Amino acid sequence: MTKPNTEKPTINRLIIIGAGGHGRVVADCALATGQYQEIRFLDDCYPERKDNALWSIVGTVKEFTQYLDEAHFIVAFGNNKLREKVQSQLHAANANIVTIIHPQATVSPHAHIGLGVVVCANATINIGATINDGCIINTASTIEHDCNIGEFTHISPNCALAGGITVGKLSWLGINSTVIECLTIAPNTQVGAGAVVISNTDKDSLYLGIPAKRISPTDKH
Ligand SMILES: CC(=O)SCCNC(=O)CCNC(=O)[C@H](O)C(C)(C)COP(=O)(O)OP(=O)(O)OC[C@H]1O[C@@H](n2cnc3c(N)ncnc32)[C@H](O)[C@@H]1OP(=O)(O)O
Repeated sequence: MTKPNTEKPTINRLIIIGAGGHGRVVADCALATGQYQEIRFLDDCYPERKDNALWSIVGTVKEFTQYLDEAHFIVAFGNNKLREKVQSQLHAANANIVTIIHPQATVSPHAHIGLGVVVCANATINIGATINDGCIINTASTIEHDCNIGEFTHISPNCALAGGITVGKLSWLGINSTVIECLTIAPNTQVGAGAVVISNTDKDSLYLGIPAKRISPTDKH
């Protein structure tokens, strides 16, 4: 007698929530992995917009429930707080949230990468680093050994984080910013483009310049 096949079919459909520019980057990364044959977007811009470059926008965010048994999910809003909110809705619904790592990223097998993370092309994540849930590790950024990147933080393109840095959740490190080793970047810190951070930051604050100085409280992201 043949045994019943209890293996679940492989899922090759990815639902990306958030049909902006970052969503397109995530779709491109997902295609590059070779894992997905079908990529669709959900966004509240539907039905006014029906596509995002090569891919269809098929419904609004709350319609994700229609796909729960047949798709993987990733949230691709650049806004950290919105990404956190939608990912926690997916989590509560037991959705199959995935992490997408571009094949041209270099990720140590001794790094830990959480759920709903995207690691873009040419990013490097070194040994002992932890990337917590919902982070964006954008193009060509470097996360050195033993860094800990808090949930729903965005590390923008070309950022360089030296070893042993802790970044609090919901932070946004702007394009081409640099942080020297062993610092603590407090939760919800925003670092402007090109800044060089050489001391710990206060939470909920914006830092600009070289060396980076605290400019103001921020709730912009
Ligand atoms: C794939 C992707 O695209 S990922 C996204 C990557 N994008 C980024 O990293 C963008 C990061 N954003 C920035 O650096 C922005 O300039 C911000 C958020 C820091 C400031 O934006 P805004 O609040 O609109 O500031 P605004 O442009 O009005 O400038 C206010 C002042 O700060 C200064 N300023 C703004 N950004 C910077 C910066 N990065 N470094 C130094 N000074 C700056 C301005 O010159 C201006 O100074 P002034 O008051 O003396 O004239």
